[in-house]
Amino acid sequence: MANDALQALRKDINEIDSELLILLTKRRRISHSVVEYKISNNKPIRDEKRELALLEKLISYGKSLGLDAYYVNNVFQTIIEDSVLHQQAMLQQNINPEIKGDTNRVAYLGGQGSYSQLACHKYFSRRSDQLIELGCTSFFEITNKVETGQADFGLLPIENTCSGSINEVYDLLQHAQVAIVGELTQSIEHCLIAKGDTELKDITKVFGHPQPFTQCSQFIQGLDNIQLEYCDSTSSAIAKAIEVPNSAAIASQQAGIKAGLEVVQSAVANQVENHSRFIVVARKPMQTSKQIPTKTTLIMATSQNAGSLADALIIFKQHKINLVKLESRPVPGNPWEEVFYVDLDANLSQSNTQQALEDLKEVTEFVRILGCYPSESMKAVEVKS
Ligand SMILES: O=C(O)C(=O)C[C@]1(C(=O)O)C=C[C@@H](O)C=C1
Repeated sequence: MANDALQALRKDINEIDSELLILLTKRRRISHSVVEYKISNNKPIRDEKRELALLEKLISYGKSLGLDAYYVNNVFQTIIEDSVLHQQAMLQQNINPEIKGDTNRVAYLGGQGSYSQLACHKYFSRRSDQLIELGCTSFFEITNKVETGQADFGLLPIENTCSGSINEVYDLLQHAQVAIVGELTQSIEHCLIAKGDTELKDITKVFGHPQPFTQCSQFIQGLDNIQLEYCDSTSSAIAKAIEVPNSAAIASQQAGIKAGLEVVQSAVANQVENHSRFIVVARKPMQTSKQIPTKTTLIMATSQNAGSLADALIIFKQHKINLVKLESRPVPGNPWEEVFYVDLDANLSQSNTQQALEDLKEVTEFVRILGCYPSESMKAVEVKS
């Protein structure tokens, strides 16, 4: 095929892609109008029956056009998820009018190209306010900026599907005067990136944040004679890889390309499916509508007596509350004492949650609510093919 013909076909593809984007924007606008109806009529945001009917219809129509069911399902699950998360954000802004300013100052780890920046853009793109980014060099700086009012929100990674819980963040939450007001998951695709034409055999040094190093431990162990250097964020690892000859960084492809670097090796994480869950914190707690799935996170300490943790946990069962995560961390200065972090599928405005918390106080040494916030775990509706 002549080059001209290829260019002409690519022009056609570009035009179709632009049309798709315009249609997606139109669809999102309609979804925004739907939420206004749901707010006025007190309807739940998610309507799984409608989603199922829509997906079945689209899959069947797609089949008639020669499109694979799996492909159509994936594309539309993503579109519907975006629609639901936008609607949730609008609903939250509606019931918490105090957070509806002109700007959102958001503190996160790193700068240009950090995974936290990607997560920040993803989460705050659902809000109409202008985003002001405050890149930080530590998790402590993030909570401190929120506590002192220099930032409206802070974004903290709390767990990763490869490396587990991020203890430093859990420990910070023990004392930070912040409330959890949101969560989001961000897929993480680690690559080894370096300046153009660098080959793996030329690399003598790899820069990275400790978390990505843990998540890519198997790849790193397979590298001979390479020195690892820890950085306070992925964006500083990228800056180092630009500055130091024969070096590379562990970062996302997106971040590497933005910084003018190239991918030496992609998919270097221990597991192909690698996701991080982030929490969004603010100075004051927010209300979460009953129209959306909600999580409540609390911290508690039980006595050192046999069965005291079991006594606390049974309360959630008695009140029919699903416990989604339990994490324990040592209490600084009190060897062998632990505090427990509990994530519940629960809304603080529901009477069974309030009663459970009252009962919990009776059997624990202390309980503190860290936040009640919209849950982002959107279970996709199951379409039978
Ligand atoms: O139809 C609705 O109720 C919508 O809010 C729209 C929509 C969608 O984007 O298609 C979004 C959320 C619901 O779970 C179902 C469908």
